[in-house]
Parts: sequence; C-alpha cells; structure tokens
Amino acid sequence: MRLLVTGRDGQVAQALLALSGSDVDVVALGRPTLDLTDRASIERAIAEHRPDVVVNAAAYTAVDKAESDEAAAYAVNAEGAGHVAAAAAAAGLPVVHISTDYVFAGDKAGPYVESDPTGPQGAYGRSKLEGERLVAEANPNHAILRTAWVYGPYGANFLKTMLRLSQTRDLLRVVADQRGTPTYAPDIAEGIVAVSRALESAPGDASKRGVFHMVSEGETTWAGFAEAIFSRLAETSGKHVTVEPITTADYPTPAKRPANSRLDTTRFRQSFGHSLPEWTEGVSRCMAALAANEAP
Ligand SMILES: NC(=O)C1=CN([C@@H]2O[C@H](COP(=O)(O)OP(=O)(O)OC[C@H]3O[C@@H](n4cnc5c(N)ncnc54)[C@H](OP(=O)(O)O)[C@@H]3O)[C@@H](O)[C@H]2O)C=CC1
Ligand SMILES: Cc1cn([C@H]2C[C@H](O)[C@@H](COP(=O)(O)OP(=O)(O)O[C@H]3O[C@@H](C)C(=O)[C@@H](O)[C@H]3O)O2)c(=O)[nH]c1=O
Repeated sequence: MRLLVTGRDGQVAQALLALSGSDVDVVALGRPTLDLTDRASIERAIAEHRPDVVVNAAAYTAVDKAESDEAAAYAVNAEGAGHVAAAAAAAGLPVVHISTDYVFAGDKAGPYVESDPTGPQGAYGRSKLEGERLVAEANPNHAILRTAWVYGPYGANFLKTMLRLSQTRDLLRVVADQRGTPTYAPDIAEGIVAVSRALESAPGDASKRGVFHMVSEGETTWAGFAEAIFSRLAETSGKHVTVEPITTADYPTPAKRPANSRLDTTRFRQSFGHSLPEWTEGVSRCMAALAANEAP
C-alpha cells in the first residue's frame, strides 16, 4: 500500500515516513512541491506517485497566531483540506484527514463523542472544523481522525517546549484546568496506517467512513503532562524541575483553549480493531528517542 502524505516536515508526516518500508510505502511531500492552497500541485503529486490512499497531515497549526491570521489558517485548514479531498476523489482514492479536539467548546462534562455538537473557541478550531466539512463534502470516501495534544521527536510541540524551558528554569507554571490526552505522533502514524488499510480493503464499508476520535488512552492536564515529562527527565539526567499548577486565567493567550479536550475513542477502536497505547508510554518513548538523538 502506498500513502501520499501532505506536509513532509510535520510531526505526523515525519512519523509516517519513519514507518515506510516493505509493508507500507510512504511518500511525503511539502511546499513548494505540494501546496494545499494550490489544488493543481496536489493533482500532479497524485498523478506522479499513484498512491492507494491520500493522507492530509499538513495544516496551519499555530493556534495563537491564527487569531490574527485567520485567512491564512482558513486557506490551508479549510479550503486546502477540501482541495486534498477533491483531488483524491477525482483520482478515485480515499482520503484520511487529521483534525483536532479544538473543534469542541470544551464545556461538556465527559469525553466528547463524534456526534457531539462542535463549538470551536478560536480561529484555528474554526478553520479545522470547516476543513472537516469541506473534506466530507468533496469526498465521501473519507476518514476524518480527530486527535489531540500531539507531540513527538520531530517538529515543535509542548514536550519539546518544556524541555527547552527546563534548560534555564527550575520552576514552570503550567495550566492544570484543561484536560485532554497527549498523543504520541508515532502512535498516530500507526493508527493512520491501520485506517488506510481498512479504507483500501473495505471500499463500501460505511462503518469505516466518517469522523473518528483517535487519541492515546488515559487523560491528564497540561500540568500533568509536564510533570510526567519532568519525572522522566529527573530519572535520566538528575535534573529537577517543579511544575506549579495554575489556572487558564493565570496564563493568558490570544486563543482560548477548550477546558475539556477529552475524546471518546470507542467508535475508532470498534471500527478499526486498533487502539493507541496509554499516553504515559508515549512520553517515555519520546524522551528515550530524544535522548538517543533520533531526531533534531
Ligand atoms: N500539533 C498538535 O498538537 C495537533 C495537530 N492536529 C492536526 O494533526 C495534523 C498534523 O499536525 P502536526 O504534524 O502536529 O503539524 P506540524 O505543525 O508539525 O506540521 C504541519 C506541516 O504542514 C505543512 N504545511 C502548512 N501549510 C501548508 C501548505 N499550504 N501546503 C503544504 N504543507 C503545508 C507545514 O509545512 P511548512 O514547514 O512548510 O510550514 C508543516 O510541515 C494537522 O492536521 C493538525 O491540525 C490535531 C490535534 C493536535
Ligand atoms: C509553554 C506553556 C504553555 N502553557 C499552556 C498554554 C496552553 O493552555 C497549553 C498548551 O500550550 P501550547 O501552546 O503548547 O499548545 P497548543 O498550541 O494549544 O496545542 C494545540 O495545538 C493544536 C495544533 C491542536 O490541535 C491541539 O490539540 C493542541 O495540541 O499549555 C502553560 O500553562 N505554561 C507554559 O509554560
């Protein structure tokens, strides 16, 4: 099976590339070769590489910047995602599209299921929600995978920000009233491959089409995530960093984040017979990969 992945240098795209081997062939293309705002560039890539499934892992992910740059976020996350899905549809191919917990308002008491009403709190979430709509409209043969709090050895993410800040600080203030599930990019990549195989091998199966929540097992807060990172750092390097739990109000940001980002993964697990490991396992694996210098 060959996957054409948009966004070559992203966290998820890099994790997919790392899986490329005899079983799955991954071609990942980014700008300028493949630009989501240029549908013809996507069509050219499909014609040249002849994939079995197209995976849209490219996105405008600067959550705060999107507040003052909504048109740019919309061009990539909404219209661009629609272009990817339409180009795949024109070639008769399924599309796997990655979306986010930030499509929800975050005011539900329990974990969100796929059919819950959406209510994005910021420009990034709005653009991603519109992307979901345009993908579904352009290509019925789609799986939209909502994930959350992505981190990994490649690219920019919260775990790497914590490690960077710990080089100069012994105490970090981190919000403890936003709940969700950190999800390790290599586990997301495994999930995408499982979904892609299902789309390819079960062409008309509606149970494997639509929106799915795909995050690691378990849940925590950003402060809990930071504590897990620093407890492993202490084990491996002896460096101690204290996490001071604070409220969202204590950490003002341009974009409002959902207080509850928890996603119920039942539909994903039942439809694909696949689940992602506990979030704490990913933290250990990521720290080990970084310590072994497996990624920049
Ligand atoms: N990061 C997270 O915490 C979460 C991410 N997601 C979603 O998961 C997916 C993957 O995210 P992640 O791997 O973290 O993303 P990254 O921010 O690591 O990478 C995004 C990639 O998209 C590329 N890109 C941006 N604009 C375009 C464009 N116009 N054409 C082609 N490529 C473009 C960027 O390329 P360049 O280097 O050129 O800018 C970059 O390589 C996205 O859909 C995201 O919305 C969902 C939940 C959480
Ligand atoms: C760096 C830092 C952040 N925070 C808070 C701010 C925020 O509420 C939370 C996370 O901050 P970040 O800006 O790193 O993460 P953020 O960019 O909000 O992450 C989001 O990215 C997009 C792409 C998604 O789709 C989401 O699932 C989610 O992963 O942690 C602290 O409390 N203290 C700190 O020192």
